Amino acid sequence: MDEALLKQLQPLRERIDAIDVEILGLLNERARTAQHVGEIKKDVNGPVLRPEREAQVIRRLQQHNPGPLPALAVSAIWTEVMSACRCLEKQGSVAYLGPQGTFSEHAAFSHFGQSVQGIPCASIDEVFRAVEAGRADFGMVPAENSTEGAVSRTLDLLLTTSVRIIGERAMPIRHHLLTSSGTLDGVTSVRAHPQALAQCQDWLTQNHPHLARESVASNAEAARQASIDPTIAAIAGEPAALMWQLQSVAADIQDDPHNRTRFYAIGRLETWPSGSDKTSMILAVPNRAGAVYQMLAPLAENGVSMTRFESRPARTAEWEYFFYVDIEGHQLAPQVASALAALKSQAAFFKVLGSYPAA
Ligand SMILES: O=C(O)C(=O)C[C@]1(C(=O)O)C=C[C@@H](O)C=C1
Repeated sequence: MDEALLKQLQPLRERIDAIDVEILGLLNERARTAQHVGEIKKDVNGPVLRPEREAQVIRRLQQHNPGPLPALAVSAIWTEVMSACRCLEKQGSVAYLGPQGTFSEHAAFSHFGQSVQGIPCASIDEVFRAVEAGRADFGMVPAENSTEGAVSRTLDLLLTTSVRIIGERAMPIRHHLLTSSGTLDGVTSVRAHPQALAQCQDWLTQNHPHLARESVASNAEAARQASIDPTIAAIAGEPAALMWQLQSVAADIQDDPHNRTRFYAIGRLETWPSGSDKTSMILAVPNRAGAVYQMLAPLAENGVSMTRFESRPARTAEWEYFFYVDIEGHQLAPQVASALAALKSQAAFFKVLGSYPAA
């Protein structure tokens, strides 16, 4: 940089340095206050993470934000601030579908912040097991993709395990075609998780119909393989490309440019109302005409909006389908509580998976 420019920037940079010292002082004061909160919680054996409180802190700041910082930046900054404060109270851990470099890992740290300890798992089953057994405090699991629909393994495990949904996070999913050289010279196959192959199938058919498509356990695993074998290309996102030092042959190859995956944060705690919440549940009804319509009537009667309705074959002799229903509102809110009581009295099977702050 030339002298004249540096001279012009110098007073501004000095101002930034002074502001940073002020912010640091305030952040440490905040951290000491959170430690104090932590001591009180310890006395009553209360959980350190309070998802509803963290959602309220971020929403309140977004409302007060005069700019120019965008709302998303406010949310990202305070997620990290609270992650660091929370970990002074107690370092929590989050299990996710690994290896390192997966979208699940990215979602986990975006949600809980970088101060949490990550526990990569080999499967979604293992994430649920780790949370249920207390080997991890929290988990992050994919719930649905805007192109591919529900992640059925997650739905099944929500039914059969005791874990609670404590939060949700939607992440844009951008897939890139990656190799170690940045070209397709000598490449004979493209590997990825089956969902990623499905999300890029039109692009692959149009652009590289001769590449053999091969499924592997995760995109990050495909990236790892591509990093050691020049005949393999991987479909994966930015984190995996960085992790395995791969070059992009083509960027953003997902067929749907708005491709998004919604993740559930799971844990063993109940969340209190935050002011803007969702409740997830599973229902089953006997197989007779009008049963599903009747099952849902209490929602309309209590003015409760449904945001998701998904069915899954039951694979038990008793009923044919389980219905996964998400609604607006917290289970402790009077209208929701009244709708849930009516649903429970009518349904052949009823399980609330949790209430949690809406993303
Ligand atoms: O308010 C609390 O309960 C705190 O522990 C403080 C704090 C924060 O840093 O603001 C930290 C962790 C909780 O998840 C919620 C908020």
